[in-house]
Amino acid sequence: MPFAKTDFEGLLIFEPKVFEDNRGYFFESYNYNTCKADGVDINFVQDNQASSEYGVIRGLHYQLEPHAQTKFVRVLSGTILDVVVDLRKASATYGKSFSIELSAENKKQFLVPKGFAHGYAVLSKTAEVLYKCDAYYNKETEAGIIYNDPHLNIDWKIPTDKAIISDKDLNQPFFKDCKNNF
Ligand SMILES: Cc1cn([C@H]2C[C@H](O)[C@@H](COP(=O)(O)OP(=O)(O)O[C@H]3O[C@@H](C)C(=O)[C@@H](O)[C@H]3O)O2)c(=O)[nH]c1=O
Repeated sequence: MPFAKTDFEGLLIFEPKVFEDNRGYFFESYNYNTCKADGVDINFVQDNQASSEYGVIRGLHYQLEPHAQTKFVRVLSGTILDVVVDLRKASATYGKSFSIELSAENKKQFLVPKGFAHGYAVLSKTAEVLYKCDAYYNKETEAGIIYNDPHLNIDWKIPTDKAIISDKDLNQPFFKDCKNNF
């Protein structure tokens, strides 16, 4: 499977081979064996799907060890800005963020390893997002970082007055105070 590397260790971008004909298109959105052949040997156990309208920002979220999750993110309809922050203290990119536009049109998928906080902003009228996880949801180890943390200084591409954010996410801690056992 064609995984492209980023400057962040283990953070990969996947672009599927798309077959188009007069009916439409077909592609393998996930294939364990071909992922494994490309060095991505992950046992996904949970799929999550969410629909959101323009301006929604979800995140930044992660689960602490021993319930940390690898996420494999894609967009079924619309366009999002997907954002991650490296929380791995020994990493060369610790404390840095990485953003990528994922859309139903570009069909890109984003492999986010354990040790990253994850979030996204919806840039289209609506967007449906689906992501595979390799560990189950565990409420007790849920953690987060405030989306507008001044140290991270993430450009979510949404004007402040249009941002729609849950109460939970408006009360997340700053990066400097976040829970981190990575
Ligand atoms: C994440 C999750 C939530 N829930 C429940 C809890 C809550 O009542 C409801 C909505 O949860 P949230 O508000 O946390 O949903 P949301 O803000 O969409 O949370 C998600 O954000 C993105 C950015 C991620 O990376 C995910 O890991 C996840 O944290 O769904 C589950 O039952 N299972 C799950 O796996």
